[in-house]
Amino acid sequence: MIELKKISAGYDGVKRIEHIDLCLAPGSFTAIIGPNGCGKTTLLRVMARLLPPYDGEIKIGGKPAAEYEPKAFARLVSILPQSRDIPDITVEGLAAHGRFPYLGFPRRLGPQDRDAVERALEITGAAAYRSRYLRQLSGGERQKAYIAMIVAQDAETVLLDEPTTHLDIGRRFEVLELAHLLHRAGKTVVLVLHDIAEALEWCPEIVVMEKGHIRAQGSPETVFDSGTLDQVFGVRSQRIGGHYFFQALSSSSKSS
Ligand SMILES: Nc1ncnc2c1ncn2[C@@H]1O[C@H](COP(=O)(O)OP(=O)(O)OP(=O)(O)O)[C@@H](O)[C@H]1O
Repeated sequence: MIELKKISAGYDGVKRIEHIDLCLAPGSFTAIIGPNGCGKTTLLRVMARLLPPYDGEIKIGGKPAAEYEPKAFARLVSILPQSRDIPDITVEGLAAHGRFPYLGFPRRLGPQDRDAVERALEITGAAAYRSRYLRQLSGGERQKAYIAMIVAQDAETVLLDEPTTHLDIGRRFEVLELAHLLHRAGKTVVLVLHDIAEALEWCPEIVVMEKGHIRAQGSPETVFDSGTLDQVFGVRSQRIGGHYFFQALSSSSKSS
């Protein structure tokens, strides 16, 4: 269980998220959506302990997140950041990095770690190009290599920041399937997504952010029926069958 109470955080003393109360139940699967710049990444970074909050508290398993030593924390929470370096490393080497929280010094993989890396490479499909360097891969292939690292890390909670952005529709579905696979394996999964329809159709829990605050949260149906999405994104929405459609408001309908 991850609990955030009255969290505010930001950069250079400027609050970019405020009054955030959020509870992620073990095994839940949540999409965080909201317009550009509303604070989704900031919230994820706070949860991953990459950004210390100005106020409020975060508890994991009932204990303040700050009290976990780094390796123990990395076994509890993993994050796939939105922007990443491209280290001079092979796919297999990257996946092995996922095991570092389990290793002592010197970092030498044991049989259990090697099994975890193999499984991660197979599950993600990255095994097909395991010996290639990250710089030699397409964006989609590289994304799967990073997800292989996250799978190998085997943390209880997995935070994925815009894992589908820049991918074609087939690759997007593959990444979402992988997120579901982690969920079925009992992980708590949180994704930041830009495609609202994708979020509503794939994720049973939705958190809508606007201007640093949580505006709505609940099931896709509850959030959709509340009309919040139209207001927050400035769109007109429709649900047909189990599918959601969004249309830009024309300037005339905006002013009416
Ligand atoms: N490193 C930083 N230093 C200063 N300000 C930042 C930094 N990172 C983000 N911000 C600001 O914080 C606010 C929230 O940014 P954040 O990246 O959390 O939004 P987001 O909802 O994830 O946006 P997007 O959908 O565009 O990725 C924005 O106004 C942004 O300009």
